[in-house]
Amino acid sequence: MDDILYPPDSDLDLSFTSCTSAATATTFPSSSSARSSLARSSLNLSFNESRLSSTTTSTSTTVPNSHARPHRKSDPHWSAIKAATTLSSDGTLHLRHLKLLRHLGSGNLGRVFLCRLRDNDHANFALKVVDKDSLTTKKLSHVQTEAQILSSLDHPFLPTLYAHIEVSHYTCLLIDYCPNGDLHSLLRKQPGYRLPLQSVRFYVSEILVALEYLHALGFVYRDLKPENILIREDGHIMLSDFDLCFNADVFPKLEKRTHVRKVGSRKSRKEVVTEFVAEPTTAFSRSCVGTHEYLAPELISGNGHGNGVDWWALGVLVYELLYGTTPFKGGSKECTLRNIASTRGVKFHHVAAEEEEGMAEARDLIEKLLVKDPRKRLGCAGGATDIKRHPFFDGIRWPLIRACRPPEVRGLAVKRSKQGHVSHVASPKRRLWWLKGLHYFMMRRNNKGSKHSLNPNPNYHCYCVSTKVRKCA
Ligand SMILES: Nc1ncnc2c1ncn2[C@@H]1O[C@H](COP(=O)(O)OP(=O)(O)OP(=O)(O)O)[C@@H](O)[C@H]1O
Repeated sequence: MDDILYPPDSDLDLSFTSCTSAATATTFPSSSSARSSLARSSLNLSFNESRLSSTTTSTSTTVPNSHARPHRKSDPHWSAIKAATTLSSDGTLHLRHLKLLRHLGSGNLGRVFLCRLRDNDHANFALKVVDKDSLTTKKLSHVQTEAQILSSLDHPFLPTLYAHIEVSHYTCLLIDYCPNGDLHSLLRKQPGYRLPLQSVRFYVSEILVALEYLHALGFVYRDLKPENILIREDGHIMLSDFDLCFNADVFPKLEKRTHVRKVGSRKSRKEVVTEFVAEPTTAFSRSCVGTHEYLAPELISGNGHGNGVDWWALGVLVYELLYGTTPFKGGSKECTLRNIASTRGVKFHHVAAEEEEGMAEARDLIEKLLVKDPRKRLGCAGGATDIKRHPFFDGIRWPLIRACRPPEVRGLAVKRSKQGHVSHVASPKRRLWWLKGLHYFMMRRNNKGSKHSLNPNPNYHCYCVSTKVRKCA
């Protein structure tokens, strides 16, 4: 077992940081070590080792209210935090309540540690420690952006912020720990650096749902890449790293659209459906941020960009997961950027799995996402709803995706819980019971003539959309 590093009794003594080098030396199998050598770093941030000293001047602690987070309210992590804070003199969480187990990795802004509560060995957390004194004003604003965005999230595929602790010149963010590392490291363990199509479909579906939620809140993510997609203990994904996000206005609306639906093998029928669209289509930023292989052409040109950069990056991601490389990669960074900015369309390398069922649909999806003109790119107008309808995702039951069994992938140790939602919903009897209940509920709502009834709409979240303008870019 690793050495346990106890933060001091008082937050004013940051001696836990002096153990950092020991913790750094501890090997951590999946994400961190592989990532530090292989990962592509974000463009506008240069690596700067966090300097952790022991001078402290002030302390402030915040624990977000668990009741405001319906998805996580019954999570054992919250119960553990609640138990710790109940015993705390001021009812909030402090660094002294935590014990650090090991160093998970370092990013451009800070270091991330695996930690637990002192009196509870059952719940793991990740603690991101940022030394504000070592950062430039620009990077400081990224830390604030990240903390602000984390505090407004409540989604199964995004991190929960359990506590935001400000101690002297340190900002500490306590979030979910993902023991399975990131998709980048997982990809490196696969033959040809490629994942099977079924696994790609699963991961991309979850990422799409996470992006849909972020966009509904007005956040354009701007840093989608395998390194930022962490895998939870149960095999589901968690998007991380929100420091490059920018926030824009979003005006959710219900739109009527006509769809042609296949009925049987030959016939098709036109139907009008009402769909929920919450996409920050008026989002606009000029800052060139992101990771070069994932940059959209409009980001490179510097003429301004919006939500479309995330849908472009989604196309690059699907390509990389299936083909083991990114679509515009050149011999150097400059060459890659030139390829992206050129009028050259996407070319597909030949891979052994080319004839695998679903590859034609995958290629079509990639082509539609990698359209250089953002006005013509899939997703830019109708958001995730348009992308979800692409044949690549046929068979995905969007409302139940969180309950789907994650794929078994080489190098991934997924913990399957007997009581957990995965096996529960996987049982046909229980699923039938659940679907009947859902059907009954929808019928009742429709009978009441509610104007909010969304017939075959694949969206299922009741989004809480911020109307505040908070421009972070
Ligand atoms: N919740 C987590 N669970 C497990 N590992 C994590 C978690 N968060 C971060 N890590 C690991 O810690 C390392 C650094 O984290 P992170 O990328 O968030 O820092 P950062 O300063 O924001 O980096 P960036 O340069 O991407 O902005 C990464 O290797 C990542 O895999």
